Amino acid sequence: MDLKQNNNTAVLVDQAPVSKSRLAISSSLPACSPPSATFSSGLYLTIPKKIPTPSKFDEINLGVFVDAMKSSSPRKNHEDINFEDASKDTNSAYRTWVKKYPSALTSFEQITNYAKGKKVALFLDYDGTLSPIVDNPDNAFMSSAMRSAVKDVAKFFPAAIISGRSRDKVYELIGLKELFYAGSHGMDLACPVKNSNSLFSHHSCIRRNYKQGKEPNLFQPASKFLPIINEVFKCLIDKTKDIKGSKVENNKFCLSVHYRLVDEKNWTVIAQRVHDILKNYPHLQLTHGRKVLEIRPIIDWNKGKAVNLLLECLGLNGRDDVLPIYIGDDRTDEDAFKVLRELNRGYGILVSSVPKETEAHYSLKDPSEVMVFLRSLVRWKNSQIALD
Ligand SMILES: O=P(O)(O)OC[C@H]1O[C@H](O[C@H]2O[C@H](CO)[C@@H](O)[C@H](O)[C@H]2O)[C@H](O)[C@@H](O)[C@@H]1O
Repeated sequence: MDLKQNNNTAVLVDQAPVSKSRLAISSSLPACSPPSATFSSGLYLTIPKKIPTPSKFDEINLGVFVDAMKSSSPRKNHEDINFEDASKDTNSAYRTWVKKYPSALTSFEQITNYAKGKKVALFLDYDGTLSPIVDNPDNAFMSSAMRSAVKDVAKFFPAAIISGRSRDKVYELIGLKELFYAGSHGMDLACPVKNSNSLFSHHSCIRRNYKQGKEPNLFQPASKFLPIINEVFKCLIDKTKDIKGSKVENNKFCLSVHYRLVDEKNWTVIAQRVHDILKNYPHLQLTHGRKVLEIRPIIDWNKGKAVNLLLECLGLNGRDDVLPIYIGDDRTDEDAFKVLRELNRGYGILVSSVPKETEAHYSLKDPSEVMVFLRSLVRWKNSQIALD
């Protein structure tokens, strides 16, 4: 992520997924074991033509990469810098930015005017959207007030969670049977059985018992990568165990390498170790999240595609009387915002208290504003029902 000037507004710009060519750092560490999985050319697999070799240019990019790590989860008042002037600049930049991405609360009437007579479908990210960002990912609990707001909203609107976490983990954290769940950035998606469609005849779709007691279709386009993901997980654990504060999380079809609690002077080390492992796995790619490096298969699937598939499963796709609303805070949520914008359908709402370049239409500052927005939707729906 870079800080750049855009229309006189300083915005944070997420960089493209960090391909191997952009982060090829000279290797000092062998991979735990050579890549073991091979893949037939499947529908969703894109295999890079060749594995790039490290070059001087790539070495320079280590600095760029570490800079991106530094700015990947900025704090509202730039506490890291702690200059009063920086804070003033940030506030004025935010005021300019929010004119372009108005608050979904102050624009609530505009949103609901457009929603009148339409079926609203809600898509929610978890970390940073329903739960505040905390140092330890294991402690990212949503408040009971938020849980009840989500439960209430799901009584009126079809609602789905689309998270980078594993589907089981995010279900455990939220614990609401009223929702649909997609984990691993949409690569593990449970859909209702009733609206099976052609996509579900694909081999990526399996049926099995799900915790909710129903038997939804499971769409898992990255299932072939499971062995390789588990192999890399073990390898990452081993190669980062001496880096104090680092944490590797297995999200089933993707992995997270957290560095929020790692001393900044060791960020180069963690970047290098991760790269040294990944350069042996050309089917995996690396992206930046909020103080986290995310590793996932190179397949043509993301949260945006998951939104489309869920809409299809729910029989809501391609309908003018449907208004999808997606709320998220992260780079991976941009894929969903983009889908809504490209289809000219629905609203993306970015949760951010700092200016960021985004494809969203509206903004909310933090999870507490998300909760107010959800509660307002319930009140609005009740008022509509009373009018009918
Ligand atoms: O798509 P999401 O539901 O937003 O998941 C994205 C990642 O979220 C989690 O990490 C982030 O939140 C943690 C808890 O607040 C924080 O400690 C971490 O720094 C953030 O990056 C989760 O742990 C990751 O696995 C998800 O990929």
